[in-house]
Amino acid sequence: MTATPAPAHATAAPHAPEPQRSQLPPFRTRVLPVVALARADAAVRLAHALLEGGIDAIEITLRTPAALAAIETLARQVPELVVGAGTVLRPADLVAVRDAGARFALAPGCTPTLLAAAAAMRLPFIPGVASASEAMLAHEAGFGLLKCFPAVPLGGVELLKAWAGPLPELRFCPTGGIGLEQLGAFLSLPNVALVGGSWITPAAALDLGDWARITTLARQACAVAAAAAAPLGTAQA
Ligand SMILES: O=C(O)C(=O)C[C@H](O)[C@H](O)COP(=O)(O)O
Repeated sequence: MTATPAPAHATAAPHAPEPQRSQLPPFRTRVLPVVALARADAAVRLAHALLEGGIDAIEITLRTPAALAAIETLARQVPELVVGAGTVLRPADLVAVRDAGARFALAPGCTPTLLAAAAAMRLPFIPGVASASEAMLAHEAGFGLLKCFPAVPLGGVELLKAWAGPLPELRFCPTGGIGLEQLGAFLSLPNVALVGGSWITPAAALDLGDWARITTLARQACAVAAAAAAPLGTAQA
């Protein structure tokens, strides 16, 4: 059989019994920039810099007071960028980010309370997991796309390869400690749907408003992602 490259689309595999609760809105990129924005008024410039570099999704972390305003601004003013909310720790955060216009949410971990609240909401949710047991709990709660965090300190590519055997129906978004150098190796894994990280939006570039640098970093990441299409019939829809 001739292997054709899988489309560069982040949604998890159609052949797996994919729980709907993690089903992301459609976007092209398999690289998710993770951003802590100090100022909401930088959000639109940042969004255009990423789009120009080929990235059409973002994770705005709830680590700064500006985060909700930035999500709201992007949802309203740059609908072509799919805006997700990260560092969602409590059920109230889920409600706040949904009301601000986030199209999906992610967490660095998962608690039974957060899983139950997310399961009861329509907002697609990617819980964070750091062990097979946590992945099994999240799957039991209906989530099939999980954030492996912090991916590199936990074992990186080797960890995800090890999980692929016993947990074949799960897909992951490894995040934490990943840079351009490791991106291709992660994206080539059949159980990796997309990769998150802050390396595309360095704090120094954000502070300086160096949008050209961010566009360059986004382009580099997209080039690596395009070259690292997973084997046919594996990770992507
Ligand atoms: O805030 C969250 O919700 C997180 O899960 C943590 C972030 O995703 C990582 O801090 C990004 O990791 P780096 O690419 O190593 O900077």
